[in-house]
Order: sequence, then C-alpha cells, then structure tokens
Amino acid sequence: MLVPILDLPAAPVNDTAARVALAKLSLFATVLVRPAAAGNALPTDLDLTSAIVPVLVALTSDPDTWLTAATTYLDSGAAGVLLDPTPALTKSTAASLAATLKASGLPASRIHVQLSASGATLSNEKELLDCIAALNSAVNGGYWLSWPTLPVAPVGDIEESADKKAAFLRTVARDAVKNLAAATKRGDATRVLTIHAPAVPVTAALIGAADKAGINIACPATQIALSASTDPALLDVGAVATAPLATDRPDGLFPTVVVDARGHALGLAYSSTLSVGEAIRTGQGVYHSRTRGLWYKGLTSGATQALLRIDYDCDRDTLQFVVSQNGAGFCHNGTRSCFGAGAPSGTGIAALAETLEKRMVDAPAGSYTRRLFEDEKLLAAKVLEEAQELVDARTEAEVAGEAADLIYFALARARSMGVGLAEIEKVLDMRARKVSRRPGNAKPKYAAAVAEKEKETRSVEQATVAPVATPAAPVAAPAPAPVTAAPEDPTAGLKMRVVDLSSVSTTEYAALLQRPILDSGKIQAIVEPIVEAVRTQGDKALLDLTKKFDKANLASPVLLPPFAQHYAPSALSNKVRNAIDVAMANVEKFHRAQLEPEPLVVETMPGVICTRDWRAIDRVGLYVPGGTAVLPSSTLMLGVPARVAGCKTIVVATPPRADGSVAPEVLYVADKIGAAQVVLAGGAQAVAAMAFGTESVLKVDKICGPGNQFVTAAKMQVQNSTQAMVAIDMPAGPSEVLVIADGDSDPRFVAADLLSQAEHGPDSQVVLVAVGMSDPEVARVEAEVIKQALQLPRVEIVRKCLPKSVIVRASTMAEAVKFSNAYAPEHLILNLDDNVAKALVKDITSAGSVFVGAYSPESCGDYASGTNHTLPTYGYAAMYSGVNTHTFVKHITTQHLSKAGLDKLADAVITLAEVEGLDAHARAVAVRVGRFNP
Ligand SMILES: NC(=O)c1ccc[n+]([C@@H]2O[C@H](COP(=O)([O-])OP(=O)(O)OC[C@H]3O[C@@H](n4cnc5c(N)ncnc54)[C@H](O)[C@@H]3O)[C@@H](O)[C@H]2O)c1
Ligand SMILES: N[C@H](CO)Cc1c[nH]c[nH+]1
Repeated sequence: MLVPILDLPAAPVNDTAARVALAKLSLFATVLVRPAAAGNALPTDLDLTSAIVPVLVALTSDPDTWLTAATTYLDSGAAGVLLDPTPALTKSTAASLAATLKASGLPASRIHVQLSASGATLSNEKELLDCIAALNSAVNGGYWLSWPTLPVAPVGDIEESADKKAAFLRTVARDAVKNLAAATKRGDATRVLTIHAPAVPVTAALIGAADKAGINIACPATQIALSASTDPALLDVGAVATAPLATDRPDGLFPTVVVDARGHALGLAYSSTLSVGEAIRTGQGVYHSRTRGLWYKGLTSGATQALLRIDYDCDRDTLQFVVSQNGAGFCHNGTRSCFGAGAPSGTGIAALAETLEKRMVDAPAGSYTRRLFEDEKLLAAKVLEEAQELVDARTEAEVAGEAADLIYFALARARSMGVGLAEIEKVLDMRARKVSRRPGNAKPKYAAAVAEKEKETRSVEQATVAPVATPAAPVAAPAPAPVTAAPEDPTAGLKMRVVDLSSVSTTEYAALLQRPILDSGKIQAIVEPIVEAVRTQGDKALLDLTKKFDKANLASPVLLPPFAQHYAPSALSNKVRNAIDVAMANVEKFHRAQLEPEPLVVETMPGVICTRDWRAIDRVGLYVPGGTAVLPSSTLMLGVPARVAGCKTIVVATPPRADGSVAPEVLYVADKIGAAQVVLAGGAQAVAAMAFGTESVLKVDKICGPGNQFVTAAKMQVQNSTQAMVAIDMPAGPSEVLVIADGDSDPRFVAADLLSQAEHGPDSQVVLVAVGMSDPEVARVEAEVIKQALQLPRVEIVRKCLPKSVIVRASTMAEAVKFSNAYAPEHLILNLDDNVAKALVKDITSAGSVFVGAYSPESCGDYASGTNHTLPTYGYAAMYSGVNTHTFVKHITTQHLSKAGLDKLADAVITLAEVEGLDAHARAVAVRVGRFNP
C-alpha cells in the first residue's frame, strides 16, 4: 500500500490545505505526519487516528526525552510513532532500544522503527536483519527502510513487465528486501516493511507489486493529486488507492461492502479506480454502477453518505466503505440497509441514542422525555439516583437493570446538552488510545460517601439479624425494611478519648502505655504456618502466599537489576527523582557521619592493647512495607545506611501490586542503593524467604525494616530460629507519635502531626499529651483534628486509628515527660516554644526520634531531613535504637599482649581461672610466664 508523507507547515498548524490533505489521505492510508520541526507539538484538534508521527531517538542521550515525545503523540491519538534512531542502529543498540521500549510500557503495536540502508546494493542486509531480530519483541507496528541512494529503477520496465512482482524485486527490492520483509513479519503478521526510496519514481504499478511482496511504499503527499488535476507528474489518488487490488471480474470492478460506523452492513456496491478516486476527492460514498457508470450515492435522493474510511480485504479483491448514511438509508427501497429495515442504527445503546435524538425534536409536550429534557434538576437527580442504585445492586439482573437505567439517563443528559453518542464514542476511542494512565482514585467526597454507605449497610444488616435472638413475635406483617438510613455523623471515629493523668489509677496509667495491637499469641499463630511453609516449600509457597495476600499472580518472586528496566522512564517525573535524590543526599550525609573512622585502641595496662573495629554485615534484607501505602522513603532509609556501611548484598522485599508490578519510586531507589534483587512479596512470607532463602531469594544475615504486625511478628520468629541464623534490627511495627503541646501550641500544627501518623494504618496510635491546656484549648485541637481528617483521602484509616488513640491531660511539663518516657514513643514531637523544647531534650530517656520545636514536623524525619525513620515501636524505644549505620555493621575486638604485658596480667588471670576451677585456662598463661612446665 501507499504511505503518504505529509509535511505540516510551521506552527501554528492552521493550514487548511494540510488538514484537508490529511483527512483525504486518512480515508485509505496510514499517513506519516511530519511536524515542521522534530518533536513539535501537534494541534490537539488534528485527527491523528490514521497518522504515524516521527520521533527522533538520540541513542546516546537520556531516553526520557524521546519517550516523553512518543507518549505525547500516542496520547494525542496518533496511530503510531516512527522512532528514528541516531546514529543508525546496530545489533547491540537495537537490543537496548528494545529493552527501553519494553520497560516503557508503550504499546508495541503502535511502535514503528526507522532502519537505514547503506548503499545501492543493501550491503548492510545482515546488520538490518540482526536489528529486526533484536527489535521484534518490542516493535509490532512496522519497520521503515530509508534508502536514499537506491539507483533509479527503469520505470518502464516495471510498468510494462508482465510479471510486476518479479520486476519489482529485480529492480527495486532485490532478494535482500524480500528477506527483510520476511524478517519483519516473523512471529506475527501485523508488522509491515515500508520503503522510502526517494530516487525511485513511485507509480501505481510499483505500489501494487510492492504490496504483493508485503511491502509498503512511502512517498510525499505532494506527489498525489487530491483534487481534479491534469498534471501528469502527479499520481491519481484513485489509482494509488486501488493499486494493491486485483479483480477477477470481467468488468474489472471491485465488489464493495458498504457498512456504517458500527460495522452494520448497509449493502453491496461496486467500485472502479475512477469511483474510488472520486470518493476520496469528495469525501462521499461514490461507486461504480454496473448499469449507469459513476454513481454519486444520494445525488438525486438526498440519501448521501459521508465517507469515513476505505478498507481492503485480506486477499485484496474487495473493498469496504465505512460511511455515515444520511437521509432515508442506503437501500433503493428507502430503508437504511438492503438487508431489512431492522432497528434504526442497530440495537442497544446506538438505537437508544437515536431514539433520544428524535425525541429531543418530537417528544410531545407533557411526555416524560420532554419533561426530562426541560427540567434540568429532574434529570440531574435521576442520574445521581440511578448511579446510586447501580452501586447498590447485588444480583446480576439488578445490575443489568440499573446499568441500563443509568445509561438511559446519562445519554438523555448528554443529548439535552447537544452531545450525541458519536461524540461520546469519540472521547472513549481517544481515551483508549492514551498510553499514559491516571491513577483513577475516587475524589475524597465520593470515597467517604461509599465508606459511609458501607457502614450504613452493615448496621442495617446487623439490625435485620438481631431479631433472630428475640422471642418469636406473634404472626404479623413483616416490618418494612428501612428505605433510607438516617445520615450518620460525619465526625464518627474522629474523636480521641480524653483522660486526665491527675485522676487515673495505677492500673489505668499502665493501660495508657499499651498499644492497640492484637494479642501476640494470635499473631504468632497466624505467622508461624506462613514462615514454615516458606521454609519448607520455598518459591512455591512464596508465590502462593503472594497470590493469596497481595492478589498478584507471579511467574517469578524476584526482579533483577537494573530495576529501571521494569518501569517506564516516563512513570517517574524529574520532580520525584529530584525529591528522592535530595532525601538520599541528606540521609547519606547523616549516616556517613556515623561511621567510626578509626578503630578504637586502648592500652589497658602497659603492654596490653585492646582494639575494637567494625565490619559490614555481608548480606542484608530490607523489608519495605507496601500494604496500604507505597514507601520509597523506607527503601532509602534502609538502603542508604546499608550502602554506607558497605554491605555486599542488599536484598529488598516489598509486596507487589495486584498486577505484579512494584512502584517505580521503590525500584528507582533500589537501583541507587545497588540492590541485588527485589523480592516481590510482603508480610511474614517475605521475611521468611529472606531468612531461609529460597530457590530464587537470596538468604541474608540480617533483616531490617518496618512493617505491620505480621511482618514484625515474623521478624521476631525467624531471629529465634537456629536454622535461619538471622538477626533483625528491632521490632518496628505500626507507626505511632506522641505530641507534647501546651496552651500556646498552634492547634493546626498539633492536629496535622497527629493525623500524619494516624493515616499510616488502623493499628497505628497517636497520643497528645496536653500540658496545662484549658478545656477550650483542648476542644480547639479536637475540632482541628476533625476538620483536617475530613479533608484526607485516607480518612477511613484515620477513623479506625483515632478511637484507639488518646489525649492525655498533664498538669506540668515534668508529668508530661515522665509519661512520655514510660510510653517510649516511636516519634516524640515537642510542639513547644523552641527554647522550652530544646531544654527538655536532655530529660527524654526513651523515644525513637525526637522532633524539637513547633517547626520540626515529624514528616521531615519521615522523608528527607537526614535522620532515619525506621524506629522502634510498641514501647521498644526503651531498649532499642532506630535504624542507623551501626545496624548494618558488627564489631570485632582484638588484643595484643607483649611478654612484659602478659607478665603483669598473669596473676589476675591465673587466680580467676582457679576460682572458676578451670585449670586449663590458668595453664595457658602459666606456661608462657614460666610457672608451669608440662
Ligand atoms: N516503625 C516504623 O519505622 C515504620 C515505618 C514505616 C511504616 N511503618 C508501618 O508499617 C506498616 C505497613 O503496613 P502495611 O500493612 O501497609 O504493609 P506491610 O507491607 O507491612 O504488610 C503487607 C503484608 O501484610 C500481610 N498481611 C496482611 N494481612 C494479613 C493477614 N490477615 N494475615 C497474614 N498476613 C497478612 C500480607 O502479606 C501483605 O503483603 C504500617 O503499620 C506503618 O505504620 C512503620
Ligand atoms: N512514619 C513512618 C515511620 O513510622 C515512616 C513513613 C514513611 N512514609 C511516611 N512515613
């Protein structure tokens, strides 16, 4: 087939000639649309459905630039992009281009790649075949062969040859091109080789012969006459459009199936080169009547057709005209279709849309449809009502019925605003062509409404279950089911309990120090079989558990570096990369400073020298939580100190998303810390896999990182296993914060800090110690908490956390500090005047990390200030430190005693050995200092 090359004028592209040319050429061809300058944006209203847009690929630079350009063109609806690499591809650059493409997630079916021929004889055939082989897995659109120096083929030879295919191959394509065309098709048949050889005059015969060899021919659109022309130098558009066709009919016509935009057959007609040319030139349904010759459909009846597209059939002897039929219809009997009257535009949604379009004009006054169109409020209420009913529907029949109702009112709403089904479908088609995806989260107010509704349903369900337990009532009509439940209090679950330290008993005080966690026995009972399954069954159990808990069906439980190959570069904006880089730099600075530069050397007695030095732990496993939030910050908080310490093997484990992928932000950090693998698993199974190792997962010596109760329990369990021989950092469970504030603290800051940890998970706990605050001051904080919580997308998690949280009223700062030390919070925020807060730090004896003053929000420590955010929870801050560089090292001591030194120490050692009755110990000294002669 012919592929026209259309050069757009310089921006702004408002050139009508270019638009008209694109519209006409798109009727029968895929068009290469070249912006005036490479990479230029194209007008958003340009219909690119049949267009391929070139994108320059600088192989030696950051792929981000060309990937962004390609994504933008594909998002604007372009059928494809033609990647034009510089320098010309080699086998190895083709392989890395394929890897980049695969990782990018761009659809292979819309990717075309430019190859370059080097000379008249295609001397680089082997190289081109290698490139095609390397690219085929990532390229399913097609290949272009640019062949500037191809010798001019004798036009006459081609046109006059009886065997056009043979002539074509002899003079233009040669055997090498046949090979390329075959390689292009390998695997599936969708790819086509397109040759652009400017030195070869393009003729209809050339296009036809090439098509038979499975090759497209490209030529500038300016060489095609798109309106009536007598210029012999121009190609007739009808001739080039029908060039690939062959007919065995004696009259030389091509049978033509006529269908509407939905593919419903309207009838059968015949075409000739002349009629096809006229159809393209006029954009109308024009055919060749076997009795009357050229036939402009509807010229006399008014039932004209707008031509939407011309398709070729598989063996190139039949055409399909896709049209939009006007007037009565295609059939001479006045029906839409020659195959029976049928429904106006088919059935279902299309028929409904057409009925509504008619009703908009002719619905009688007072009819329901007329009311709907005229009463905007009624229509709006019906759309909302039907949407809710669809959400509430449970059985298949209910869902089908409610969806039908919603579609009816949605189409009525669109029609009343002048929007028809065609426009809606156009939007849907454009969206289907977009390659960059939005997260698709619901707006907070709708998410909250659904959660509320769920609660409502639960309470209705409970209410209907309750009567079972009550004595049987006398026979009576069943009570009517509640139609609508009373609206619930939106502040439900957002109030914290308030207690006053001055009035609590010792038992109550002790209870306030407890965390809202499940009974550890219960958790261990859940975790134990999981750990055991992974220990004994390795990968198989790991994959099964990942399917069960994370809904991901994986072929392998690990990803290998470089991890950038597992996500599209465009998935990670420069803004996010920069933020991660800033955070990593600060965390590295703080953790590098923790390294002990020199071994500790102490001469305890003359001639007795003791030293202590450190070595990195060889293999470490970093658990990065991923159940309810993606935590690249935890990846860097663990990975940076591990790398700074010099750990040789770093394994990262994180729960995969249901589609088996891992957040690109986590993978970006994994690459930066030099991780050896990313284990696609979460919870107890991930911990067990790293502790024992599996066929795919590397065994580690120490497991670090935070997680939910299951993760923490599994860490505690494997550290006790002599088979695992693995250490852990500490119990870093559900996040918690304790804020000490007084009457001068800004309630907005206090509330924001409490919520920042409350949003982590339902088992988190937040505590406010309010020092000397009056009732109105406490009330202001409570009101702020509610106000800010209601604005959070994760408000439903907050609702589960706050009822387990508490406001503790203390009379004095000393009382507050005493309580905080006993609670030993993971995070302690001193939201107080700077000087007061700074002075208080020395009194803090137990806390994971302290945030000093009103302008030190905990979030800074969570992400980027430099301190670590993996910290002990549950009160373990009383005896554990948070993760730091030392977490990833172990210490080794040495000693050296000179003869004189041993002489001096001998007495003490021999005496103590004798006290313990360990004579051999005593003799090991005595034999050296001449007190024992065996
Ligand atoms: N202390 C710290 O330093 C720190 C830092 C960051 C995050 N956190 C905490 O980490 C936690 C992350 O929790 P998360 O759940 O979002 O992610 P997670 O990755 O810790 O846990 C998810 C995994 O839990 C397992 N799981 C879930 N329900 C289970 C069940 N019923 N039985 C067995 N296993 C089950 C699944 O395997 C799942 O993959 C939060 O509590 C957060 O507060 C703590
Ligand atoms: N607050 C958590 C530690 O308990 C760490 C974190 C990660 N992302 C946000 N916060």
